[in-house]
Amino acid sequence: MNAIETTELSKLYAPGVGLAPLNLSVAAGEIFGFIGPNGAGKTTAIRTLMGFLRPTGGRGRVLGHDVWSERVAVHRRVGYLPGEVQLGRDHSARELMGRSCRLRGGASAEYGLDVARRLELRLDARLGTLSKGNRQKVGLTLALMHRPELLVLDEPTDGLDPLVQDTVLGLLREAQGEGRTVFLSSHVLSEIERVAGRVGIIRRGELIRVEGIEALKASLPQQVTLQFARPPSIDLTALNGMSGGVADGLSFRGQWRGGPDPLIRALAGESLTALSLTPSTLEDAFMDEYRSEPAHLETAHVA
Ligand SMILES: Nc1ncnc2c1ncn2[C@@H]1O[C@H](COP(=O)(O)OP(=O)(O)OP(=O)(O)O)[C@@H](O)[C@H]1O
Repeated sequence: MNAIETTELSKLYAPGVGLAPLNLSVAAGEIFGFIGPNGAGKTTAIRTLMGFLRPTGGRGRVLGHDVWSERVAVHRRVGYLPGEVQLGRDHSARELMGRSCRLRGGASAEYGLDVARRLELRLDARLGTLSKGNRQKVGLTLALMHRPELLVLDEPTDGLDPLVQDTVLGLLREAQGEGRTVFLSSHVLSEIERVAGRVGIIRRGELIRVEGIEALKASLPQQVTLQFARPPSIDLTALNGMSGGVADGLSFRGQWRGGPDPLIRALAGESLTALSLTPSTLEDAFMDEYRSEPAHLETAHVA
């Protein structure tokens, strides 16, 4: 059984605004990254999956439960981190953790305390006195502490410093190592790249691409930079495999698709002094998708 399965699941606030019919499967045990620019619909999708928003169409199942009619079961079984962590100002993290354990019939706080220690969370501080990043740590600890079989995390590293971000990614890898599933949204593409096996790109409410990270990267051109001692005798922009080429005096920059061999052969007779080929990152892929505006999306309505 997939951890998440949706069929034409939609949530429209108004015609063309919100989440377009979404067809998505997230397998048990995978880390799935959900990325998209501001306002793309990530939070709407996550809140619909969690049963906090009533779908306007389609169906969704999370751990086998209907996202709307069985949302209580979804809430009980999923470790959820909302985009904006809202917690009572007068309580401490320790109190919230205790309450969460009592609600689970006396569940152990041991792992939660371990998570809190690794995140360097101040357990006894009043939440109202904590910074945004520290409140985020409380939200993460609460989401992770019962080792739920599915974690649904909306921007989990938002507001955290790089060292704590690393710790969080480590915790997510650990969860996966234990066979658990992680669905996370992020703007921070480099972090998705570090933990996720697959990524879904959402834009204007539509899931426009779902791909394995490695396949996504392999489908990208490499950035090529060339330096010459004398002006090249061939038109580099016309090479089969080159795109977006820009010459600047004796330098040239462009994007190269394919292996290095044909490029090196094409340059054999030139006075090449330097060549670099840099693999594209997920950031490049994302920017590529973001820039390319296929006609069907231009006219599409998320209805
Ligand atoms: N309660 C609401 N009522 C009406 N429109 C909304 C509501 N919430 C979100 N929207 C709109 O739905 C679209 C998707 O918003 P959403 O918050 O899901 O995007 P997001 O990808 O999570 O963005 P961000 O990365 O900025 O948090 C946006 O156009 C937003 O303005």
